[in-house]
Amino acid sequence: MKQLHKQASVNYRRDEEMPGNQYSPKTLKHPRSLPRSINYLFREQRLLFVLVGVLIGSTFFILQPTLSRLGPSEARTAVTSSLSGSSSVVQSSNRGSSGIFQRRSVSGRVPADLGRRRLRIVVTGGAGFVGSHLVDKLIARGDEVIVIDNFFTGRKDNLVHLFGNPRFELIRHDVVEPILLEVDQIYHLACPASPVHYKYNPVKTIKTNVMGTLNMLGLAKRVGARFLLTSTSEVYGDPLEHPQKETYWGNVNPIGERSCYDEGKRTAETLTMDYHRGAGVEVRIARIFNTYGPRMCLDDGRVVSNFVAQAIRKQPMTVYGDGKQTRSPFNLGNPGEFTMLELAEVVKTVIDPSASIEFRPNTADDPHKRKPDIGRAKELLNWEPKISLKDGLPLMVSDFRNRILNEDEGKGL
Ligand SMILES: O=c1ccn([C@@H]2O[C@H](COP(=O)(O)OP(=O)(O)O[C@H]3OC[C@@H](O)[C@H](O)[C@H]3O)[C@@H](O)[C@H]2O)c(=O)[nH]1
Repeated sequence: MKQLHKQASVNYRRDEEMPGNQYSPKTLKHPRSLPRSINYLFREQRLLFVLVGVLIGSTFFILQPTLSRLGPSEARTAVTSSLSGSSSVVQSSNRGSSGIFQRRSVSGRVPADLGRRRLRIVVTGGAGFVGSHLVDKLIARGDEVIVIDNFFTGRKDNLVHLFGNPRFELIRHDVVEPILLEVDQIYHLACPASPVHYKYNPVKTIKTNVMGTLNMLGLAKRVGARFLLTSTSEVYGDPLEHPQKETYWGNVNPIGERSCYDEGKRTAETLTMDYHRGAGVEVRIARIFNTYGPRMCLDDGRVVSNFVAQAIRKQPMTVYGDGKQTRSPFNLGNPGEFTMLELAEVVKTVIDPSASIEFRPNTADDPHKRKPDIGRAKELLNWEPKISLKDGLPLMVSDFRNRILNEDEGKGL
């Protein structure tokens, strides 16, 4: 650097020495000409102008740190409001036992006409059942959303109502490959979530969970984005603690048929926390329990969608094993626990009282019980489920009825 500087100043002097340059101050070479410069400075109040210039310059440098402090505090307000906005899908944050809650100031564009800064958010798996509902929420609150999806289980139909919206973009991309995007937040949902789908190609499932999560965390680190991982209640495996608190470490078979998903998500959680501790990335982890609702794939294979589709199609509801295993299949994690047989009864009441049940052998490593302890979500996020199974099922049933009808008419969605 010094060398460069020297070179530059040498060149400058050479230019000045060029013949014919009337400003060529050969005088610079001769120290005895210094008094002439001082005389020049004192003539026509030039010294006064120099002092005024110095004063303006110092004022700027004194004020500058104060101005730059304003930025992050505005960003903090934006982050807090966006946090409360997304609390319905966030179960646990990293404000955990360690007490660590590192917040990086969010950089980016601040449109002058908005109270809350518009965020640019990428949602991986945004064409899926949960992802597309999240995208709707983010668009509705005014953010810019980029969805990336490989359409393994996601469907364009879930997002078609957003096509043409200038704040929405859709990219066909598999998270197993890196991608570079300038974003403020990353919601990482990409991964098949139904046991039927994730067991279909277990190697691909674990790659998605490990390499996909690494790629997205790498992006978060690179662009300074906040990162949310949607994990699963399956990290608890076949739990020995009931109900399950976030502090429970689980009981998971590492070499079973479900391991690609269970252990894949556990590894994804580990990577998330390592990027937080090691690289200062601001992270959230949500452990989502068995979920149902409109836009689920008709062939999703999870219990609620199976029972609903079967009852609508007048087929027997397939209960695996003895049907005594429990889940709490609402929203993020509803502590209202019931057996599969009890669920079948509710489906009967809502859809068709004459619907029958067919018992089938249960799948390997199927967890016997599952019920979230949501004390932490209640306390930290003021979140709790609002929709009971009896109220929630009809919302899904009308969506399924329409699509099954279209499918029967050869217009399968
Ligand atoms: O047709 C069916 C389908 C499933 N079942 C039973 O219903 C229970 C629930 O099974 P599901 O296939 O719906 O899914 P699971 O609850 O095992 O896991 C799911 O929930 C947690 C999510 O995070 C995961 O993405 C998802 O894997 C199991 O005991 C299963 O054996 C039936 O009895 N009949």
